[in-house]
Amino acid sequence: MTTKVVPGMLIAVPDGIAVAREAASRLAKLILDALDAQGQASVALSGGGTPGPAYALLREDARIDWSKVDVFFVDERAVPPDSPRSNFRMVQEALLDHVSIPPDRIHRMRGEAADRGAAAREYASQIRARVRHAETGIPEFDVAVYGVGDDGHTASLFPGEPSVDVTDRLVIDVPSAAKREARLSITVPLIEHTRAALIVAVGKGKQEALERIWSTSGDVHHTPGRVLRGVRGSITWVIDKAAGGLG
Ligand SMILES: O=C1O[C@H](COP(=O)(O)O)[C@@H](O)[C@H](O)[C@H]1O
Repeated sequence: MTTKVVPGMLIAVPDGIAVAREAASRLAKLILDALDAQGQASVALSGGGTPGPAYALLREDARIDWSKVDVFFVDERAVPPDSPRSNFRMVQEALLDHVSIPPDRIHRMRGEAADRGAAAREYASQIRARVRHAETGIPEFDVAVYGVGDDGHTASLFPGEPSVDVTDRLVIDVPSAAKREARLSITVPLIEHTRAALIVAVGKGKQEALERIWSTSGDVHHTPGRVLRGVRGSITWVIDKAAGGLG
């Protein structure tokens, strides 16, 4: 029998619309808390389909002074920024185009770069330069939104791939595989150094992956989302009932 322990706080709401509302309101509070405490905030955002509606609601929150927020990305596909598959484009259309954020506060991953290794190194340098470092010497995002793929991936750390073992770099080039394009992704040390992680999941397709992540035993190579268990700061899961297997 597998034992399940959800690390952090679990909020299960009826459906995707409620997830968007709950995630937007919690994200706003986490950003406002960081702004209150430090006068600025670093925020790393995931792409995919799930968090877009929450980002679109977040833009309506007039309390956030975006001129003091640095926005980073958790991962990016090897596509130009105007591609419909670009995580940057999704975040831009849902949020960044609608708030007053200076361009130099938006830190896009250059997924389209011919030399993705160089793009990964440049991105790591940007993070090192702009994000406060923890006592370990590793930068620590104030807030990060993570997603979970149906296959158990998070960021662009995919099952059966060695990217989950990388500890000597903050950002890596993830080579293409059978069913997907190459990516750039932050790595486990950076994920673990998150002060407040908000994890969103919607739909029955996520149920099995969440079960594997929440199980007290399991392998990060099979289920890379298990690395989220190692987040040093707070963890909040905002999911719908279908993802949680609750109806
Ligand atoms: O490919 C990706 O997938 C994950 C999960 O996305 P979802 O739409 O299934 O929730 C996402 O977190 C990541 O940023 C994205 O590149």
